[in-house]
Amino acid sequence: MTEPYSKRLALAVEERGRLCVGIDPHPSLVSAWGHTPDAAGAESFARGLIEAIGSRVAVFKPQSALFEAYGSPGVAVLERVLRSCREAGALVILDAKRGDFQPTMQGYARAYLMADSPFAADALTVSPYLGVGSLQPAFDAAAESGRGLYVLARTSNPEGGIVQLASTGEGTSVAQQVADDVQVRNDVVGPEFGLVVGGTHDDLGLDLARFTGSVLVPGLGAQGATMADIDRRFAGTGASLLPTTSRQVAGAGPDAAALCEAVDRLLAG
Ligand SMILES: O=C(O)c1cc(=O)[nH]c(=O)n1[C@@H]1O[C@H](COP(=O)(O)O)[C@@H](O)[C@H]1O
Repeated sequence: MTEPYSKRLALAVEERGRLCVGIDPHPSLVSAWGHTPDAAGAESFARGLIEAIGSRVAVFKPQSALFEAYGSPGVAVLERVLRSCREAGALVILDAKRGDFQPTMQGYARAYLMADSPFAADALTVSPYLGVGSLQPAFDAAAESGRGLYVLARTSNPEGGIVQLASTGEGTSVAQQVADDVQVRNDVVGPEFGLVVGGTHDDLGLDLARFTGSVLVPGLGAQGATMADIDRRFAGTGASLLPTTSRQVAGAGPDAAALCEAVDRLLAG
């Protein structure tokens, strides 16, 4: 990768607008598109999305588990889908939410974050709930290869609060501590590391004023949030937002014109 992730993302968003579309081949959705709910069907579904909207969205976000659930053929499809997203000119965030202790995290770094990784994407979602420090091999590999990370801070699901809003004992929420620990890395390497903060909460539970990285915001559409809700909930944070939705766009398919319309409606705000 020639340019750092933050620069490639800024350019893609400037050219195409701030939207990330998830590629989530749920069996029900694959079937609704008229495909068999198996690896071949998942590939047709993903290809349909990429062909229809790959030249107009800034970022795609394939969800790893939803390919893994189809077994090794599904995993091979995921590898090809990552390539196809890039060939369409979009960036790609692999949503795998990885997180483990450091020696194992080195394995995840080899799998996802190096130039010759089989599942190399532009960025990867990671879970900090074994401690942000446990992710250090991923921070190091991403910085070296010009890739980004999105660290889960305040997830969109209602169950997340019990862990993420708990107090660290120093008077801050766990989510705030995660954001601050990620920012420490951004202060060193530049704004390459992002956070995931759901768009579903009226009270975000963390202060993003000092955060310089990208903030991936799930929760649009099927989880109830609108673009207006997201703008209202993040107003005044100064954060650089990347709203993301999966089912709201894919649910409009398989018709290519309908998929484009769904994207355009979201981009119009
Ligand atoms: O990391 C994520 O992408 C993510 C974080 C989060 O807090 N909430 C969340 O919904 N996601 C993912 O974003 C996608 C949301 O899908 P839709 O609800 O269909 O838009 C799913 O693939 C989720 O796994």
